[in-house]
Amino acid sequence: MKIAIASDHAGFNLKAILVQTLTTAGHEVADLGPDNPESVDYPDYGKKLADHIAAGEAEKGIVVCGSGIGISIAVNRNPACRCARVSEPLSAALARQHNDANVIALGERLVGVDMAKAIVEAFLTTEFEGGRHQRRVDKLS
Ligand SMILES: O=C(CO)[C@H](O)[C@H](O)[C@H](O)COP(=O)(O)O
Repeated sequence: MKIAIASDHAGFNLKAILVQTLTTAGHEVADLGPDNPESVDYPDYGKKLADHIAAGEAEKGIVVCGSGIGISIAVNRNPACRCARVSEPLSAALARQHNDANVIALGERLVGVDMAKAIVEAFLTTEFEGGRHQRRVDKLS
């Protein structure tokens, strides 16, 4: 699967770990930065990832900041994106099943590495259920 990933400085370390995990698992990963842990602003990288998704260059996206909050707000300003900030796998699965989320946001300062990997696995392997949920997702746009 084509997956885009981006972070701010506070999500840089978790981003690097997830890039390696996803690449090893055979995914085509576009790392949209940053490429070093110097302080940056999450709206810039949230927008960069959202633009990438909107252009159809990746099917799914993952963003990471300190809490996951700021960067999720930034991504959701693009109508092509439905970004869910999640901190455990059940929410990630529900975000797919009910909301057809195409991006998840993680907080490196709040979620451990093993939990983050489990969240990403749930996000990538759970299908949208459609049906009544499609009507509701359609109303979002
Ligand atoms: O946007 C955030 C909070 O909603 C992110 O957690 C940022 O990563 C955080 O605000 C960065 O804080 P810092 O003190 O500049 O490292």
